[in-house]
Amino acid sequence: MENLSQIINNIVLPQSQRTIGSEKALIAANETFSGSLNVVLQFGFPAQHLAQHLCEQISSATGKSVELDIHQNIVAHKVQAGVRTIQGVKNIIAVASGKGGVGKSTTTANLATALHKMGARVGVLDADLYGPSQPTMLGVAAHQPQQQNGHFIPVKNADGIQVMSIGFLIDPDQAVVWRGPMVSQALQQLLFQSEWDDVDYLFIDLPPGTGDIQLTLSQKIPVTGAVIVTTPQDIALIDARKAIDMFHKVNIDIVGVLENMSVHVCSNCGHHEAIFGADGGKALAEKLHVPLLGQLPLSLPVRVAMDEGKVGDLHTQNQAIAEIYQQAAFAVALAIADKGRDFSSRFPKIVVE
Ligand SMILES: Nc1ncnc2c1ncn2[C@@H]1O[C@H](COP(=O)(O)OP(=O)(O)OP(=O)(O)O)[C@@H](O)[C@H]1O
Repeated sequence: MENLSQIINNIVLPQSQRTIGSEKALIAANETFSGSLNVVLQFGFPAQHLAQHLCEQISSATGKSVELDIHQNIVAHKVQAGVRTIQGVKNIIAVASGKGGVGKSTTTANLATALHKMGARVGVLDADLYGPSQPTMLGVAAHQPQQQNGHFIPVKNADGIQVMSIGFLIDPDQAVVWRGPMVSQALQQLLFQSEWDDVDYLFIDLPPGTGDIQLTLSQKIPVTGAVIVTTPQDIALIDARKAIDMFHKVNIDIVGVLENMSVHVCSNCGHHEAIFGADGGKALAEKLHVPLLGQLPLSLPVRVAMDEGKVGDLHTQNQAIAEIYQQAAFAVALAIADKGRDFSSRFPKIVVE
């Protein structure tokens, strides 16, 4: 058995330097009467998408046919000092961009969908006051959250992603008259007074920019990590850098940069054209020593799926796009799994009067 464990522990997870052993993932490996192997693994991140690969690897390393069960135990990880985590939510991931229109909301909806498909319980909070688009992108625009005992019940989309949006509370046409403190309060209400149902990862789609609203939110909301979205264009990169600086200022880790609209691929001839410049997000990530999560092309199916609220279908029907988002989402989950655990919710809140 020890030998068998060693063989399984040495198997490397795709897209990482990690092994089953380094993740202490092996729970059981038993030979059945028929001579096949029954293997149980448990990871601290969602890993259902690795099932086929791991099954094949274990089978070829042991020479046996394999039945594989993958479990996950996703826990709450550290947030900024002095901010408590939220009931029903283990890890909050802020998605931010310096500049507007670079694809922050698109990235949020797709990372959420990818993590859900990998087996995680996922929520999305749309905090983009001036253009709340998550209800549309996630296909719940015609819904309203129910209220129960003064709490909101997040709307579930077709995949089961829990969605709350500032757009459910206010008319975006009125948003221009909203000031920072009002937005901050509305957002905290959405976050703290919603009945999140055992969410492993809650994505917050922040408004673009690095003004007072973003800063206040980064100080009041328990954020495990931030994803920065940018196009490769210089003007977007300058603003993305400001967003990274802002998160550093409030001690929130950047889990990575996603470069969106990296390249345009002509649907007629397949020619690649770097409309917004080449590799700008990649260079920014290298310069600031933050991981590059991926480079997503400017893609017609992405735009159509977002407009039609069919992000789940995009992932089942467009393998190439789904893979880029899956790899980015997996990198986010791994970065979060590497952070220390959060125990703040185990201690009573001490109020000095
Ligand atoms: N990779 C892509 N390929 C094609 N269209 C895209 C891509 N990324 C985003 N889009 C489209 O570009 C538009 C802007 O994207 P999105 O709303 O995600 O940006 P944003 O950064 O959240 O904007 P803002 O926060 O300023 O409202 C949307 O119509 C979206 O569908």
